[in-house]
Amino acid sequence: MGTGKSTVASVLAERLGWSKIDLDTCIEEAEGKTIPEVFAEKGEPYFREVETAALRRELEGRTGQIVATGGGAVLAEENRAIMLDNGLVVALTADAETIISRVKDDPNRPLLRGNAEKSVPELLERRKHAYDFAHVRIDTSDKTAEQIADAIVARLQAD
Ligand SMILES: Nc1ncnc2c1ncn2[C@@H]1O[C@H](COP(=O)(O)OP(=O)(O)OP(=O)(O)O)[C@@H](O)[C@H]1O
Ligand SMILES: O=C(O)C1=C[C@@H](O)[C@@H](O)[C@H](O)C1
Ligand SMILES: [Mg+2]
Repeated sequence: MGTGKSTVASVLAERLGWSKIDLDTCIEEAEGKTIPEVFAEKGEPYFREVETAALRRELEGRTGQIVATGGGAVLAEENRAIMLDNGLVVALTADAETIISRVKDDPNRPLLRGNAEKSVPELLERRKHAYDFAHVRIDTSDKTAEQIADAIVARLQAD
């Protein structure tokens, strides 16, 4: 969460002339609610169900697009399989301090419960191996979105 997936996806899509899909935005449109409203009114298990449905809908059978997932989309084995089967999976990481500085004033991340200083280190500990399955891993802590997009373009061109 807060490692720059949505930001980098926009830069990358523009650079490649590909379309960009943000899974959180897809869920908000499909549900007619914001992400915090979905969590508050329907609960996290429901959110995870619609997240898997959105991932399947937006990835399968498509090419030439960048998909930014939510930070927790990797937690389900089913989701990891959908991602690996449908493209190059890039995990953007960052250290706790960097993530806290990026998300602490953002009210749209319900899992932070309004306390990023406490919640971010806890989430990182719980998820410390959750991103190991990705094809590529990029630490974004000291990089601009443009530098990260450059690294991903280079990797795509090498494939
Ligand atoms: N490389 C970067 N350097 C500095 N700030 C950044 C960078 N990437 C993103 N940000 C900022 O950090 C915040 C979080 O970025 P973003 O929303 O792209 O993260 P995300 O990975 O999509 O988060 P989520 O998992 O919640 O969807 C935004 O305010 C964004 O402007
Ligand atoms: O890290 C997470 O589990 C989340 C990240 C966001 O992108 C949203 O998908 C939601 O707030 C959950
Ligand atoms: Mg995002």
